[in-house]
Amino acid sequence: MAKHTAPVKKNQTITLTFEDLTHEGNGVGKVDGYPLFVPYGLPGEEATVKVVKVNKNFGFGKLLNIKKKSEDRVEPPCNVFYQCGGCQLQHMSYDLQLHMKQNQVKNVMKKIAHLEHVPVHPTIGMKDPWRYRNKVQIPVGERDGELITGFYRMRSHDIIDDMETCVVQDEVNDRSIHAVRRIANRLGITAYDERSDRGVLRHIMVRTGRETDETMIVLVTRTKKLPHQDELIRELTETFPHVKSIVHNINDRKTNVILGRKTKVIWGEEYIYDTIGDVKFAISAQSFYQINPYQTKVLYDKALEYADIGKEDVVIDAYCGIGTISLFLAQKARKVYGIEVVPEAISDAKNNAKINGIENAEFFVGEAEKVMPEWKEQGLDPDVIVIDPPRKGCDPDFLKAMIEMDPKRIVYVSCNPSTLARDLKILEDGGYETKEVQPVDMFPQTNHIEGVCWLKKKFV
Ligand SMILES: C[S@@+](CC[C@H](N)C(=O)[O-])C[C@H]1O[C@@H](n2cnc3c(N)ncnc32)[C@H](O)[C@@H]1O
Repeated sequence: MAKHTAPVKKNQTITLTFEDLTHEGNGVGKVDGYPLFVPYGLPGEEATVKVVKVNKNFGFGKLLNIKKKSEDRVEPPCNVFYQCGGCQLQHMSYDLQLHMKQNQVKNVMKKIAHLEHVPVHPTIGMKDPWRYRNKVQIPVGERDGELITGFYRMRSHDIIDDMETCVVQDEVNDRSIHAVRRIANRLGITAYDERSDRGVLRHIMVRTGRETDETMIVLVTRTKKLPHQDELIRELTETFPHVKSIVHNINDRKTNVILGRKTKVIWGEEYIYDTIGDVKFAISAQSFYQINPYQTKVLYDKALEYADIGKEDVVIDAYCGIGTISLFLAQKARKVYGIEVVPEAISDAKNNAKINGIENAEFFVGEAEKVMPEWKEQGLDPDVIVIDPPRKGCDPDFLKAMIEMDPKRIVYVSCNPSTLARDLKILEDGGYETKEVQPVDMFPQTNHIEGVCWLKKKFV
């Protein structure tokens, strides 16, 4: 049998024309039908590329020089974009980013779910797709005896210290990081060193309530004691009147996990607050809370429209986290049942229901795939089920129980189009019809795709 070999060799320099984009945002060009994936290449561009990896069916290249530029190529505003890796798409016009995300959803709907006839709407983007993140966690290091802060260089634990600002971050978070670094430097607080497992300050985390302007600063140390704690607090609160909470987190393990198990509020409140629409949320250092509250509102409004809830309806919100969607649903429904595996998230959900005076939402801790069949056995009969699973999608036992519960409508919020498409196929076989999908850009400048999908029971 003839042996197939790739038409290119490692380290070869070639001219390539990009035809498409991968779901990660890499350019795709072909040599005699053999695809090469090249970071930062854009469709329509012709470029000089160095082949860096050759597999049997595809290879990878490095962009050396662009001979013909796409109109969608823009200058990345971040000075460390090509080193950082936190964002992948700053070199691409925002229109192309939105188009690419819509296309990715269309592709999986066709290839995985075989539902090419289902409308996938244009991605809903942001008017201003910058500075949307309300939370930053930044590593602290040392260079020439001075503290430095910055994200890690791509695929390393080497801090990029010439990072002036993070352009997708709330400016308040940026300024808070700089202030902590400046003050800690002056007080002689040392940075944690991963290799020797010595030193003090590991990470600085800042969270800001977009609507309330309240800020929480979390200082993560290896040591039980935060050196110069009182001076640090005094200077930080004088510099930033909007700081409502300063928290000390102790992480004494040799680990990549940022937060340790022990958290103490060392100044101010335990919680900061934020609102999405007319629902108020209490956020602690450890709480999960949506990173982009503007687009969360857009996504949940769409979910609510698809759920089309009447005041007599009973609704299940599965994988409910801190109950963000549940509390919106509860304002319209007779009763909402939320299920989530993380106990702390459920305690936040209950607290948030209380803060908002919502009495018709009940929250339970458990694995959705185990609890749903139990609820079915107990005769729970929901009119609508809303689901927002993690990237791996839903467990088959969960999908089976959901189909058996026979709701009129299902709304599927997804952060992974491939698992969404896989699960839709099962729901279609179980008697549901996928009506439409709406991608929403929750993370501009990155390759993350979020979408909400509306399903209806067939023949009702
Ligand atoms: C995409 S998030 C949904 C967040 C939620 N809608 C919110 O805004 O707070 C997915 C959630 O599913 C939870 N989860 C993961 N596996 C689960 C399981 N088997 N059963 C129930 N919840 C699960 C995660 O802890 C996480 O909170």
